[in-house]
Amino acid sequence: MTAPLLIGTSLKMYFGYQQTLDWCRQVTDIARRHPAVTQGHAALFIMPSFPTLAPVLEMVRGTDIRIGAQNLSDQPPGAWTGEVSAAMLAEMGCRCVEIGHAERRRHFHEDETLVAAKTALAMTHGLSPVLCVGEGEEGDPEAAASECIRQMESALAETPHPREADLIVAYEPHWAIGASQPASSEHISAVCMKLQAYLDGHGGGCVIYGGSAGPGLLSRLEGSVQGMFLGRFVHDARAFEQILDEVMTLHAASR
Ligand SMILES: O=C(CO)COP(=O)(O)O
Repeated sequence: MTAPLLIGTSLKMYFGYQQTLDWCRQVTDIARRHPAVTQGHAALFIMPSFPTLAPVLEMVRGTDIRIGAQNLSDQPPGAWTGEVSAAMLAEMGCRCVEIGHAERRRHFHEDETLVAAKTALAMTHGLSPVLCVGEGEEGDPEAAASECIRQMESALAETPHPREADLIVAYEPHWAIGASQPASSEHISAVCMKLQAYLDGHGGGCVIYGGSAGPGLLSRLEGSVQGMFLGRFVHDARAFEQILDEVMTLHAASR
């Protein structure tokens, strides 16, 4: 059987506490009954805000939905006020963690040294990094792929081999995040296929696309990505279900 498509979402800081629980409940209910998930064609991950991690972990118990944090400290437990350690995330049952998102690079000045330290620490705690890479300005896919490969190499520079957790690379062109529409399908496919080829030759991992992604995009990408990293366009959980419907259609077409 081919590997499941990875369908994940970060809720960023959009929702309140109860709203997050309600949304996660809806998506969990969808996952429990949707054939794309129950038949193993889609694997899901959800990254809600820190205070909701514990109740959401409890909520998804008995499913294979991976829960992850949107950030982690690059330091071991200790005197780091306001930070959250990889050790605590792993202890709670988180299985993945977002690292290097464009918003953290831009607004919180996270540089490549920090991204590499966080990536290594996540891995050593068995947390799959959802490592976000992407070019700043819209341009040609060749240049975008080179820049993303450079960012991946830098991010993985501190990570011991073999890796202790699966690597998920989210290709998110900065200019396509928070936009009215995603990058063009041609651009996404060209870049993601290059990044996937790179990972296949460098310890493995899978490449998913994020940046104004929503229903319909996965079908247009014709198998050139391993999944999607979703944002605003699944705030209505029915959109999440539509994407799982697409996974089923793609699976049926590939048989
Ligand atoms: O950054 C993203 C996912 O983390 C994408 O967000 P949007 O889909 O809302 O642009």
